[in-house]
Amino acid sequence: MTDMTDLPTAPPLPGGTILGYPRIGPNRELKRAVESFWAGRIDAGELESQAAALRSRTRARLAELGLAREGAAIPETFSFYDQVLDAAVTVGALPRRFDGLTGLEAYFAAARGTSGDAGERAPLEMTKWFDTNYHYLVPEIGPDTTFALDASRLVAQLTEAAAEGYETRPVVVGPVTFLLLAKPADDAPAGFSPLSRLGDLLPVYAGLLRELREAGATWVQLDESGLVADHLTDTSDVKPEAVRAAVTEAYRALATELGATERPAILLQASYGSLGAALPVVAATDVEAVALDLVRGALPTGPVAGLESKTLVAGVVDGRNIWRADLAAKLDLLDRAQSLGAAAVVVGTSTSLQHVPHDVTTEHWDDATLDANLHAWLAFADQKVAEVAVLATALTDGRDAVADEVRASSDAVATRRDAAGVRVDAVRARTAALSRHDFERGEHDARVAEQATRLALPPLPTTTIGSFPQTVDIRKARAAHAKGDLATEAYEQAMRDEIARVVALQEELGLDVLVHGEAERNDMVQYFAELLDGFAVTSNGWVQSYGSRCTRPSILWGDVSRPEPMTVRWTTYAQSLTEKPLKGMLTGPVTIMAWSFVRDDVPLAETANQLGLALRDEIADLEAAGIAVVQVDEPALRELLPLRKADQETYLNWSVGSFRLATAGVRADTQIHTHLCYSEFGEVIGAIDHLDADVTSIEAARSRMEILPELRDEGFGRGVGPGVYDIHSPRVPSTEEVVELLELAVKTVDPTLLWVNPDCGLKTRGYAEVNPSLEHLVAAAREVRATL
Ligand SMILES: CN1c2c(nc(N)[nH]c2=O)NC[C@@H]1CNc1ccc(C(=O)N[C@@H](CCC(=O)N[C@@H](CCC(=O)N[C@@H](CCC(=O)O)C(=O)O)C(=O)O)C(=O)O)cc1
Ligand SMILES: N[C@@H](CCS)C(=O)O
Ligand SMILES: [Zn+2]
Repeated sequence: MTDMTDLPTAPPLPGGTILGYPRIGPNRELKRAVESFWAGRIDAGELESQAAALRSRTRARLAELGLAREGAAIPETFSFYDQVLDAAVTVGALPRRFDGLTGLEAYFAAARGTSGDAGERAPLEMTKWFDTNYHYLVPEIGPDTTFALDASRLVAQLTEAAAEGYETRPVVVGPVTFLLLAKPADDAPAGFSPLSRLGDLLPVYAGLLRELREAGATWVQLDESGLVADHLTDTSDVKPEAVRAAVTEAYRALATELGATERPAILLQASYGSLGAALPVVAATDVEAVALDLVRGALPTGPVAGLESKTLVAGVVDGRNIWRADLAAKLDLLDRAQSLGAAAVVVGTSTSLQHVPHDVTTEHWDDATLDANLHAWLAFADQKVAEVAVLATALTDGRDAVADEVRASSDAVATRRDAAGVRVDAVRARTAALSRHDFERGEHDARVAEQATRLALPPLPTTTIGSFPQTVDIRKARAAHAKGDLATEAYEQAMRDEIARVVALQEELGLDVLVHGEAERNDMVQYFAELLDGFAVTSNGWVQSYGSRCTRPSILWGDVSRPEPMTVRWTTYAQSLTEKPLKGMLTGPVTIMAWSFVRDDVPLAETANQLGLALRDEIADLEAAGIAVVQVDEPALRELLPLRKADQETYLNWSVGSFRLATAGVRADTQIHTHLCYSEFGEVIGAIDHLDADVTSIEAARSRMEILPELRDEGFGRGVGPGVYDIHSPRVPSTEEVVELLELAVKTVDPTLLWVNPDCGLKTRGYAEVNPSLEHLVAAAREVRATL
């Protein structure tokens, strides 16, 4: 064992660093490797070697872009699936049901569950990471959870980097945030808070820091972003004072009691917002550096006691968006950051760069007029690393040393401001002319009566959420069409054939309100972005959404309008094949914004209204074409809810307003549905009610209808379809299971309001699971219907 007193003390962090980097690979190499491993096409050794090669290319790329090879400027943020799962494995806190599994087998079992011969094990729950479209796996912590250190992966990566000549910085979710993000294990007593286990967890983190130090780490980054979110730090189970006390306790154990020679220097990261009242507490600890988000978070005013002995990593380069930085403005912000009184200021990103694609230079936009401009306006991860390096040079060598780069960035900002399409007078005139009346539908009871007459549905009507499986054939046809190998007419015929199959299947299954199945959509946001003015889409701008799943967030750069109808021909074709009502299917304004990179030069509320108007026109066209039911999906309504309570009312006003603007133009006998998933919605029931939709479908199966008592207690008097089929799992629910959930539902809410549907769309599932599951869903609805 190394005598740790012989190790050199931590060097200062170099002038620029990033808090994390995309790990999926510039061409989604990790996605392909992991999915090949799951499919049995490659073994664990091959997966490990492909992952190591990707890490190696990442380090080389970061050095090439200007991060120092020494001084721990380069973070190690590789993950096979998720950083919170990585932390759970590192501290040995996987739930008991994964006992007996080891290594990658245990890791992927926790991420995806197991079934059949491998044994029935539910995966960890997945939920949104702060207010982003990234999903993490939720640790389950109870009074009896045991913790045991496994630092092997972090140590191996450090050693791997050292062998290549890099001194890198391991990154781990910090102990307080790990417990704040966890949920109480199923067998925990009521009122149990995972944070109460901090005292047992800290020795494991202390052991981790010792091992990392022994393995040569000079710095470690502990992600304590949990401290910026009120929904984690001010809940019925946890109070803000308790969280602040936990920070003091944790960093007394890790920073004060572990001497500087026993551990790496600690960089405490707080991304996604302001630390607020936790800032003085963090500053009073003995960590060596603090990373603040100065994009979403405000710059604290005046000196902060305790920072005088610390390095401040000033997060001035936006890790959440893709706009090229205005370097002059960033330099001004860095100047102001000096006033906080830190011992040193280092340039950083506001968050990990995991939320942005790899490299804008690999993009080739079709639209020649936009192409050159857009390239110049954008910075993906690699361009952001270069921005950090330029700003760091300015800090050390003065602004003159980077005058050319600053001028180029100012020019880009100016061309973006003045470019055609960024401000369209006709669009602005329409939003400026909106009045209260445009956001109001007619009286609710009258609507219910007219819709009942027009639709003539049975009690407990059955429906699905919209998408049917995106089969390999569908994706292949779309890829061939994009490459020019399949003519547009042939591609569209293939999609019509798929729609006809899906409609026939639903008739056979006996569903009451049908859908067209969304075969023609590559993604529920990108599809609309491709058809609306004001957006650009990328060909390779992939961002990890969860595990191996990725999306290509669209780029909303200008004023939004709808040149022509977007869904009408597909929907009316589907409706022409059936006598049953067929739901038109649209993505709502908030979700389109949440899952795109939005412009930062107009208020979000203006963009939301522009989208609301485009969708309003689409709904008018669907209605005129005879469509009687239209669903406007808003799964991201909760996701964009600001992390601080003080900011929530303003958000809810414009977000709910944009949905109402989209939907309020319809006739009383046109039924508006909405759909929500991927979050817990208890906090926003009032807002869901204000959407004024006629029917709301909502994820509920995995939580066994947890939302229904809350809806009842809030007096929710609208149609509601609590999900009865958990589509995130390959499991086929039995008729009895669905009956059980429905019986629970009819006991909790007025049965005349109830609809029967899955939790969400079926696009990620296969027909082998979907067919029997929907059969059981329809059978269960009929059975319970007979008892009413
Ligand atoms: C509902 N969800 C969504 C979120 N955000 C979105 N923007 N969209 C969503 O649907 N956030 C919350 C959740 C997150 N859930 C998911 C679920 C599933 C995926 C997913 O499956 N992603 C796919 C990519 C989907 C896509 O864009 N498909 C395109 C392109 C397909 C492709 O990769 N083509 C290949 C070639 C095709 C072939 O030969 O097989 C290629 O380009 O190399 C399409 O269908 O046209 C994924 O693969 O990760 C994401 C989020
Ligand atoms: N209509 C969409 C909603 C997903 S949240 C679907 O069914 O996939
Ligand atoms: Zn959904």
